Amino acid sequence: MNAAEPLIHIQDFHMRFGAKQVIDGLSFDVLRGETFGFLGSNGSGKTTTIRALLGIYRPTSGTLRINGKVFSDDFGARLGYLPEERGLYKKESVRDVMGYFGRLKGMSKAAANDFCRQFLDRVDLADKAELRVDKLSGGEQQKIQLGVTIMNEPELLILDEPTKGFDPVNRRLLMDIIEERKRAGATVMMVTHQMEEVERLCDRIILLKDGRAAAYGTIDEVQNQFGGRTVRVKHTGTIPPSPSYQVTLAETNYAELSVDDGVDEAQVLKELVQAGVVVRGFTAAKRSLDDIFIQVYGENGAGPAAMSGPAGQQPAPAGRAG
Ligand SMILES: Nc1ncnc2c1ncn2[C@@H]1O[C@H](COP(=O)(O)OP(=O)(O)OP(=O)(O)O)[C@@H](O)[C@H]1O
Repeated sequence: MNAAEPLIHIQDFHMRFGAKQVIDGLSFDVLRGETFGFLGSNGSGKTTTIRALLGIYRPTSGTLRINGKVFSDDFGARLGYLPEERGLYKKESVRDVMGYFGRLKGMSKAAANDFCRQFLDRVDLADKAELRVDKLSGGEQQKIQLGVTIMNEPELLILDEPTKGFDPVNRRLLMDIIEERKRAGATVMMVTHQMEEVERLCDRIILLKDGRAAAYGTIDEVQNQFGGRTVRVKHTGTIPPSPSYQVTLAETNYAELSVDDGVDEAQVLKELVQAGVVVRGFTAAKRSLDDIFIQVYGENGAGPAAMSGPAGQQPAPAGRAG
């Protein structure tokens, strides 16, 4: 297999359940060594796509390949899959469960034990190694499941909402662990609804809408595609409505405004000051992914250039790949 070939290749994928067309001509690639964000609103078909890619669902039509082939067991040991539905053997101890999966993934007993010790230490569960899995909290069980997913250092990680249900401290810890795998050369395809994770980890993204790509490319490319900028304002006083901007986030003393391409940020600042707002901080940046997500999926949402078909739009590999 040519190393320049994408590790995952999906072309003109359709999936129907009865009369319901969930995926309608979806095409995208995941390149070797990149972290790819698979994004979309609830029910847009992300898990369905992953299941079809891994042979759990049979696609209605289309091409779905990993490393140039339909997924089969011979790639199994090189894949770490964290499914949306979590599940471990709950009546066994944490150490036994991790040891069992380690052997299943072809690790020696010593290597699995070493990993287990180091990982539990890292995720602050060292004192729970002998506990039955069902005595752990939901978040703690999820940590173990992520550990099991990465324990044999697979070259491809497919993670379906890996940080779902975690508090901010543990979410950051899990992102650190995923980022380490990425730095070690793993290809990561992850589903997440957390845009801060996407901005931190992902080289390229796809936004799935109506069964196809509403946006696809590097984060910069997607931001450029949607245009506009976000202005972040630290302030005292009330931000008034204005045709120059839309308030997309309003908290006490902090707001984010979405500014159209034709409007100058200095004009926005002037308007705020004239309206009596005390501005203590003012920064302009490209439109946030949160904002883009809301535009695509919000009421009447539609991207500026919703991609009409599978062809063409295959951006060059992202420069930020780690
Ligand atoms: N086996 C199935 N039979 C019938 N419909 C299904 C089946 N699997 C998924 N669907 C439907 O396909 C649609 C997409 O579901 P899917 O779980 O792929 O969405 P998702 O993007 O992963 O959503 P979420 O972000 O909420 O996890 C949903 O409407 C779901 O009801």
